[in-house]
Amino acid sequence: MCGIAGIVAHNNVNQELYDALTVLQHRGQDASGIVTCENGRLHLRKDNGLVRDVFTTSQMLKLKGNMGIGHVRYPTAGCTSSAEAQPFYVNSPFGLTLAHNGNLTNTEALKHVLFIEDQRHINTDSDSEVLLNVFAHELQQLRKLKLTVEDVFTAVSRVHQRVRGAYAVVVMIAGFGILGFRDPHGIRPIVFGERKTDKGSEFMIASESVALDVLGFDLIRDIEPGEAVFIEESGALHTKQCSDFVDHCPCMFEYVYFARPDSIIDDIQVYKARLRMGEKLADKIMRIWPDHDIDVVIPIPDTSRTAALQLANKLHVKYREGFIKNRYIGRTFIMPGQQKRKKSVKQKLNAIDLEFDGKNVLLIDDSVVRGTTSEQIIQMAREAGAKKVYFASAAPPVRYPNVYGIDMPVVEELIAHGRTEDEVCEAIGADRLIYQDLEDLIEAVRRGNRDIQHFDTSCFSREYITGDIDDAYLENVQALRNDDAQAKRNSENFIIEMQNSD
Ligand SMILES: O=P(O)(O)OC[C@H]1O[C@H](OP(=O)(O)OP(=O)(O)O)[C@H](O)[C@@H]1O
Ligand SMILES: NC(=O)CC[C@H](N)C(=O)O
Ligand SMILES: [Mg+2]
Repeated sequence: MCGIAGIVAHNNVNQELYDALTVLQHRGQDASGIVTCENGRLHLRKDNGLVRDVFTTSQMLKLKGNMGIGHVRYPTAGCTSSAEAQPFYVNSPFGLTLAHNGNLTNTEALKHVLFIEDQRHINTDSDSEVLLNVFAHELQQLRKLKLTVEDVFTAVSRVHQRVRGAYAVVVMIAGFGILGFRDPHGIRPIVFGERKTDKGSEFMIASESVALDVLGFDLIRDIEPGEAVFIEESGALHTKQCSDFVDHCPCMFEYVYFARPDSIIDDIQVYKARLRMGEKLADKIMRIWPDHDIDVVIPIPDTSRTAALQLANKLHVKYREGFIKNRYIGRTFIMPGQQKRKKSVKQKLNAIDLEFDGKNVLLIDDSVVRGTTSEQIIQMAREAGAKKVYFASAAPPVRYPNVYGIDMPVVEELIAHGRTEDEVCEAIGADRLIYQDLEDLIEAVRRGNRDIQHFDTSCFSREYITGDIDDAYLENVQALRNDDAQAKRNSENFIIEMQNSD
C-alpha cells in the first residue's frame, strides 16, 4: 500500500513533496523517493528508508523544479532492494518517471511481451517498472515529436487494455506535465486538488486527501476509476475517462486499516466509516451476547481507536486507553518479515496495569491478519492482571490472500485460514472472540457513498474482481512471496540501483 504524490506549482516543489510523503508515510515505510523537473532536466533521489532518513538537506536543495512526483514504498512485488524504490525512470520517450500504488496481476505476461515484442529491458522484479515500460511503449507508438494532452490520454487507454490488477499512478513527463490515473476498478485511492495563488492555480495529486489538506490544497475529487488527469507544467488541468469498461470496486482494507482516519476516499470519510464499524460491532455483541460481563473496552492503538470509541459508547461500557504506543515505532503489519513484526509489537505497545487489574476487558482491533498483534497483546493483558480477556475485530476473519497491493500472499500465515472462529480464539489465547460480519462491514462503509455498488473484499470473501485470479495464480504468488522466499530473494538478488547518488 504505497503512497504517491505529484505537484505542479509556481515555485520549487521539493519541500512540499517531502511534506506530502511524510503525511503518507503510514502507507509505506520501506523506501522513499522524489523526482523533480527543472527546465526539462530531472533530479531524482530515492533509497530504502523513511522519508526523514532518505533525504539530506543537500540532496533536498538539488531537487529543484516546479513540478515533481514522490513515493513511499511498502513492497508487494519484487524485493526490498533500493533498486526497486520509486519513482522509476525511463529515458524514452520524452523522459518519464512513475510512482505506483497497487499491484499488477499480469506482470509476468506483460514482461514477456515487453521483451519479445516491445524490445524493452526490465531490470528489476518490480511490477511498477513493468507498468512504466508499458506506458512508455504506448506513448512511443504514437510516434510524435511533440506530444499533445490527447496523446497522453490515448497512451493511458492502451495501458488499461494491457494491464490487469490495481494501479493508482502518477507519471511525470519531462518538460510537459504530470499525469495521474487509476485502474478501471478504482481499487486503490487517488485524489487531486487545487490551490489558488497570485500566480495562478497549482495542482496536486495524492493517494489520500490528508496530504492535500496539510499542504493547503482544496480537494477537487477522486480520480474516477479508469480516468486520467493531466496537469501541464504551465498549470492547465485536463481530465478524461480513458477506459471503455469501468466497475468501481474500492479496496475495503483502506477503510479498515490502511488509510488515515482524516482522509476522504471515494467520498467516504474514513473516520466516520470506522465509527460505524464500531457501532455495527457493538450491535452484534448486544445481539449475540446480551448478558455480557465486559467491564472496560480497550483499543489496540493506533488504528482501532476510532471504532473502539464508538463501540464502547454504544455498549455503554467504559472506554480506556490501556495500551500506550511508542510513537517512534511504525506500523508493524507493513514491516517485512515475521520476526521483525513480532519484535516490534512488544516495542510498540505497553500496558497500563491498573486498567486491566481484576477486570473483564474487551480488546478491540481493526483487524486480525497474522495474529501477531492479538496473540501478544492478549498475553500482555493477562500479565497486567485482567480477569477475562475478550477480543473483537472490526473486520471479519482474513482468510484469503490479497493480490492488489497488500502483502498477505500466504494463506498459512493468516491465522484465520482453515480455522473456525473458535479455533482462532484458542490460537490467540482469548476467552471470547467476536468478529464483525462482512455484510455489516460493507454497510458501515457504504453508508458514506451508496453509489458504490461493491468493494474489493477478497481477503474476506475470496472474490477477486479482476477475474484473472485462480488457484494456480495464488499458489504461484504464495511460492514467490512467502517470508522465506522473500528473505532469500532479498539477500541473493540484490541489485544496485541505476541512479545512485549521494
Ligand atoms: O494480526 P496482525 O498480523 O498483527 O495484523 C493486524 C494488526 O496490524 C495492524 O497494526 P499496525 O501496528 O500495523 O498499525 P497501527 O498502529 O496503525 O494499528 C492492525 O491495526 C492490527 O493491529
Ligand atoms: N504497496 C504498493 O502499492 C506497492 C507498489 C509495487 N507493487 C511495489 O511493490 O513497489
Ligand atoms: Mg494496529
